[in-house]
Amino acid sequence: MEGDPVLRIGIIGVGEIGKAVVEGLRSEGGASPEVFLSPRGARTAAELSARFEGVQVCGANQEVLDRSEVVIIAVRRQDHHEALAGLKVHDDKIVVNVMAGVATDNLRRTLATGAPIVRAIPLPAVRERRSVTVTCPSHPVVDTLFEQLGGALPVADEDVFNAFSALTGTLTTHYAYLATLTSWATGHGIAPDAADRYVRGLFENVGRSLNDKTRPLHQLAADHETPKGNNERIRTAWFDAANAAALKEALDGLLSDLK
Ligand SMILES: NC(=O)C1=CN([C@@H]2O[C@H](COP(=O)(O)OP(=O)(O)OC[C@H]3O[C@@H](n4cnc5c(N)ncnc54)[C@H](OP(=O)(O)O)[C@@H]3O)[C@@H](O)[C@H]2O)C=CC1
Repeated sequence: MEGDPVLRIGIIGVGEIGKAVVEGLRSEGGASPEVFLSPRGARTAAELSARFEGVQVCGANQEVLDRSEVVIIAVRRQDHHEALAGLKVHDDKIVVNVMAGVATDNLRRTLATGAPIVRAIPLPAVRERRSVTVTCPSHPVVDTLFEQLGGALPVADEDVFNAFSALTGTLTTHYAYLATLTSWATGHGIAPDAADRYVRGLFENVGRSLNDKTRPLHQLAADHETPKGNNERIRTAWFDAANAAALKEALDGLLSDLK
């Protein structure tokens, strides 16, 4: 029945995100479907199948499809033609496309199928069932699957979905920002260990404050800032209008490539 937990799930492309999905499915609690993995990404696939009961490596991508109700396609965008060309996808399957920048129409042409195709953005934290996954369009079976992995956020419009996808492109910039702070600190006589520990601690607290959903983001910023104080000084000196505009321009550029 629609919305029921999936019993057999296939993954074509067992890399970072494919592995995170398997680990999330196998972490404690809830229903645990049988999992069928593609042969490529052989080392990761073998490791997962040795680690978890009910996780098997198939001999070919077609076998993954044939044995599954829901198939997650998680190869890199540039590999998807080679990975998918010639596969037969019956209309009773459900295809979940997690590849950034591969539109549903494009994938439907490649797969030549009438099966439902749902785009999704699972992030590595699905392995701890702590990531909200954007899906497009909403599908009861797929949304139930991602609910199990930390939450589903279905959107109807693929352009809106792409804007969410662009947002996920900002994560490593955030880590690089923290690394820059640390390196600045070590240049000013702070021992690397102390700089690392202190910067992590500062931003772990920022992360925790984000859990307070009663305060909008601009309010959180204002609440952490003394008028004419140090935070206001750095924010206005560095994250000024030009910097904010440059960030939005980079996001616009990414978004147009994702379409
Ligand atoms: N990493 C992330 O946080 C996120 C990634 N995504 C998307 O997920 C997709 C995968 O990303 P990620 O997991 O990081 O990438 P990885 O490079 O870690 O994994 C891709 C996997 O695809 C395998 N592969 C390549 N060709 C084939 C083929 N012909 N048949 C089957 N498998 C094949 C690779 O195998 P081999 O090692 O043998 O080459 C590899 O294991 C991308 O399209 C990305 O946009 C989406 C959301 C988040």
